[in-house]
Amino acid sequence: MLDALTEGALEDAARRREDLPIERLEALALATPAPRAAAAFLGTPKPGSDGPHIIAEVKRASPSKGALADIPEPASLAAEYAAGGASAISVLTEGRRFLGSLDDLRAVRAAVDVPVLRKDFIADEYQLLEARAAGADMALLIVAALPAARLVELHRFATDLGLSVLVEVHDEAEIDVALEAEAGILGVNTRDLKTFTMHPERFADLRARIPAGVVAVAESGVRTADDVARYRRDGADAVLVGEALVRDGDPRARVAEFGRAA
Ligand SMILES: O=P(O)(O)OC[C@@H](O)[C@@H](O)c1c[nH]c2ccccc12
Repeated sequence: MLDALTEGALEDAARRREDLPIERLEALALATPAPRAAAAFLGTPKPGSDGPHIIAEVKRASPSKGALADIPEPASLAAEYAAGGASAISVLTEGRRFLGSLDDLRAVRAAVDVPVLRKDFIADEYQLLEARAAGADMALLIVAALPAARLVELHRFATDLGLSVLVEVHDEAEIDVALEAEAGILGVNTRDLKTFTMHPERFADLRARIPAGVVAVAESGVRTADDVARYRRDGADAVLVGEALVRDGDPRARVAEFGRAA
């Protein structure tokens, strides 16, 4: 599934590249304002709160759950998240299974002032330039989706562009690869990519392996404030939440509640 998603994302990027050659995209990327320093921000405790930073996700659908929410206006959802105190907004831009787009990212960027993450299956420099040109401050790189040497290259390329990188891992071996790439933000995805089953206890197991000074993000499977509090007690600096927020009638209140959970 991960390979298919990555292949599809690369195909879609190659198609966009026919209309916008990399030289022109690069010029656009370098003309956008400098990205926000997301790692330093997420690594600093929130003033006046023991809760974790919340990274709130704009997610219409997923391969494991199918349709989650229509989200006709990603900008207004993101504005609700920000009003609830979200520290960053994650925007799924993958089009085939998550039904997102770069337009969603641009709309969200225009609507909020907090750091914005491009969540996609990134395996090419072109996609990182797209992220930057669309105003993203952060980009996702998934260790399991890339050869280790490629991860190092893409991490460096993104960093040189001024992007912060959320490096996603699932086990100890992947943490070692991420640290080799000098990851400053590590996301532990507690959803098993092969079976889609949830293993929230994996966050605590892997947290011990993440050195001080590297931001630790717990990803996936949050339904309630108790779930957030558990990740927080297990040492999460930030918690990334998608489904529970897009399905909630009051996402602003839910983000605020999650941001206090400790
Ligand atoms: O909807 P959830 O269970 O709160 O999960 C959010 C997020 O962790 C999940 O969307 C995610 C984690 N890693 C990814 C990589 C690609 C696409 C999506 C993801």
